[in-house]
Amino acid sequence: MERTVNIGLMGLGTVGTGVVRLIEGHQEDLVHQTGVRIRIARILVRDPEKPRAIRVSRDLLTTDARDILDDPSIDVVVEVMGHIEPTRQYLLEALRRGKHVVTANKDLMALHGGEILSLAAERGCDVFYEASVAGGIPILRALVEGFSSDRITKLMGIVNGTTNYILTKMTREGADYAEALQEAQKLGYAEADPTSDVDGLDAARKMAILATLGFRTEVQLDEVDVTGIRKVTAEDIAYAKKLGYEIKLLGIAAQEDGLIEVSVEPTLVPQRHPLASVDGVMNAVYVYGEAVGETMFYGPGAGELPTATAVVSDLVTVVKNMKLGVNGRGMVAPYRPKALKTPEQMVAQYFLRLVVDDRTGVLAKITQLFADCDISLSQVLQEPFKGAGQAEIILVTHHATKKSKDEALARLAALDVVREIKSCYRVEGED
Ligand SMILES: NC(=O)C1=CN([C@@H]2O[C@H](COP(=O)(O)OP(=O)(O)OC[C@H]3O[C@@H](n4cnc5c(N)ncnc54)[C@H](OP(=O)(O)O)[C@@H]3O)[C@@H](O)[C@H]2O)C=CC1
Ligand SMILES: N[C@@H](CC=O)C(=O)O
Ligand code: NA
Repeated sequence: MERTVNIGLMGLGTVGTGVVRLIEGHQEDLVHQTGVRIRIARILVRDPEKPRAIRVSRDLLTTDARDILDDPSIDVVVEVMGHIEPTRQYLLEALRRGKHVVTANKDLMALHGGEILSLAAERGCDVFYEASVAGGIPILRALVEGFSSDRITKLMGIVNGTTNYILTKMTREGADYAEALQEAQKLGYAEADPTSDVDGLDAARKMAILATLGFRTEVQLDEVDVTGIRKVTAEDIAYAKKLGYEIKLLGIAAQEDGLIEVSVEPTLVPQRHPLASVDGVMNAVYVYGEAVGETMFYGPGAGELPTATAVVSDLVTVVKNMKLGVNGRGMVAPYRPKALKTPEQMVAQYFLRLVVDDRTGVLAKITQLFADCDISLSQVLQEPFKGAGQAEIILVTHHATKKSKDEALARLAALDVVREIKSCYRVEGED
């Protein structure tokens, strides 16, 4: 008879439910692949009386993490409960007791990944966290294994399903922001506190993890420059469309000779670019390697079953490692030195939307201001504005440094003919 591996599941919400469904529904496939039967021995929840989307024996449910941590028959802790504390303490305790860990928790891994991974290495335990970035896309595995022979120079992607769902609904259906957010929550895409989705923090956590693994250097969360989607308006989307772009919340990480920049911000991408057609909850990550060139990974970034596939596949790897007796040996700690790029070293294209006085010489003044800041313009559009005697000017720049762009914004704000700077976004993906 095959051996049984017992797991302690922490969390039975959207992802936890998918994990139970996959382990139960795919048990025979899992046994064939691993030679081991995976058994859910205990499930930690907050409220055991809550109605659940699946039937689980009441005896399996507990509100006491000790029932998992103190049980020597439990080999692996699968954490899909979220939050930083007490989750961090639970996982550290699990590792101290020699239990392997699979987690979907990017908040925790982005902030305390170093601590968790070094304890795991010390204890000879596995820690896998594929579900934490881009849900069902096996992107962490690709970075760590698939590109181990290459040097990655840039990672660019849509890594938050909730905001991509909202922006898609606003772009394609003219939907209202709040309504689209509510739908994403109902579908189980959003975080418990959806402000971390809409303010870009969830994507920033994922970009810190991607950049750390991709560039093999430790990238801290506070090194990611973050702007969310709250200020993106229907007008921004309409003007972007008019100029041939879509607005996406893009994570961008780039490195050149140890100089890195990582950001998350609403970004215009040309409609012909593959990222422009990544809609709804789908995620996509572009990986540029010195040797491989350009590759793109695409798939569902959130939701019950897609996310659960990543969790259960990690579990399969842990079980295979247990059989081979090689747990904790495959991890490579980040080792490359790095420095952050300065604003003089960061170069991008920008889209700006201004409300100006509609009178002779205004456009000339504005284009002169950009020339004075050493920024050349790629597109200029003037449209009537609803206020009498005012016009809107929409500009797309050629590549310019962030420093020049900031200087242009400061000078525009001080210019007598400029009434308001409505928006300024980065533009990516032009040839
Ligand atoms: N939803 C998604 O699409 C994705 C989620 N993730 C990550 O997966 C994790 C789980 O997300 P999701 O399933 O959406 O979250 P849910 O809010 O749907 O579920 C959380 C579960 O954890 C339990 N729980 C939470 N806090 C505690 C606690 N202190 N003690 C005991 N039980 C607790 C809850 O219990 P109870 O049911 O009793 O309330 C619930 O079962 C998060 O880290 C999230 O970031 C990653 C990728 C995609
Ligand atoms: N809230 C997240 C869930 C997956 O990580 C998202 O919307 O992408
Ligand atoms: Na993933």
